[in-house]
Amino acid sequence: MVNTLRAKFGSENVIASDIKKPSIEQRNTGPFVYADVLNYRALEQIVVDYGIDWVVHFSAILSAAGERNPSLGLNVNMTGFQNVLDLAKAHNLRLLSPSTMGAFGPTTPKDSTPDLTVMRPNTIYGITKVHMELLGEYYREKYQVDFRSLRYPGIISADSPPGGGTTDYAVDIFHAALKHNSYESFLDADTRLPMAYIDDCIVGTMQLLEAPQEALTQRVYNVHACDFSPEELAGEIRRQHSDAFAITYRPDFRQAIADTWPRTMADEAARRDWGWNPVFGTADIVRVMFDKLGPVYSPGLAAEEMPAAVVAS
Ligand SMILES: NC(=O)C1=CN([C@@H]2O[C@H](COP(=O)(O)OP(=O)(O)OC[C@H]3O[C@@H](n4cnc5c(N)ncnc54)[C@H](O)[C@@H]3O)[C@@H](O)[C@H]2O)C=CC1
Ligand SMILES: CC(=O)[C@H](N)C(=O)O
Repeated sequence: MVNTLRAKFGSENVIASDIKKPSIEQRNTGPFVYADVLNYRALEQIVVDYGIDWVVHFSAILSAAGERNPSLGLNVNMTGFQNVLDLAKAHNLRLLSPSTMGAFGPTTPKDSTPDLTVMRPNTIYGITKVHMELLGEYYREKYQVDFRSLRYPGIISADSPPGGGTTDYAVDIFHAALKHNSYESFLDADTRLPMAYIDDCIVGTMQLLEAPQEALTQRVYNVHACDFSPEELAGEIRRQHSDAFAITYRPDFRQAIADTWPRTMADEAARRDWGWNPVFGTADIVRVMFDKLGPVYSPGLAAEEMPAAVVAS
């Protein structure tokens, strides 16, 4: 997302931030600052120092990580978001922060889940994301804060390791296929979930970010690209990569989370209002993941063994 924003708005005009050390690419392509979303004053200093107009707020503790450490999840996802929202109010910022299909819960209709429906999630992650959606809408109504959000499905990317979610299996599986030609899934064979490739996710996020106010008939939008189960993904991996690829199943606590999420989401409003139009289906995702990760696992120094920076003394 940072690269896309920099290509569009100029490298120096996009300030990337995290509490983690950036990749070499992030460091080399434009400004990168340490920013803890729990520290309002420090965030405000960045907004003032750099003359910020728009904030894209991604920081969050994902579903599985949130169940492992609920107080961290509550803190980062609720206090962190409220800090950013208050900053948006105080400095008249446009604020885009993604929500998730994890905002839905066990009593939500699972197929073609609409934008507006029962939302009673039973994970810390889901609860904090519903809080985010409602608070964002409240600030929009009450203070005219330009808050925008979209409920991502599971996002699949070769560029960064998965961050502690329930959909992580759909990234891990490609690394395991290349390393061992086998994978032990922590979700059951037939657990169908909505998914999207990162490029579709970035394009859609940019579209919503740039959409004119008058085009938006709501502030939070479902987005759906494709959906598959572990068994179907393994089948596509066998077709494209290796007949011998083997998958086994050992569901853990993440199964109970996945069981509460939609199988498919209805996203007509996103398509109509700001042009959501994903192009990657399951087979495309498998192809591009192997295209990107294949070279990483080719003979030679494994990617995870390569130093990012070296001190020679
Ligand atoms: N990856 C996915 O499949 C999906 C992601 N999303 C949403 O997209 C956003 C980004 O998700 P990912 O990149 O996958 O998550 P991630 O876990 O990879 O990245 C989250 C980032 O937040 C940062 N962070 C944690 N605590 C922080 C703090 N106190 N201050 C500043 N930064 C902090 C972490 O260092 C990390 O870089 C999140 O809001 C997530 O809810 C929504 C649905 C699906
Ligand atoms: C769908 C998400 O929000 C995320 N990938 C997770 O699994 O927690």
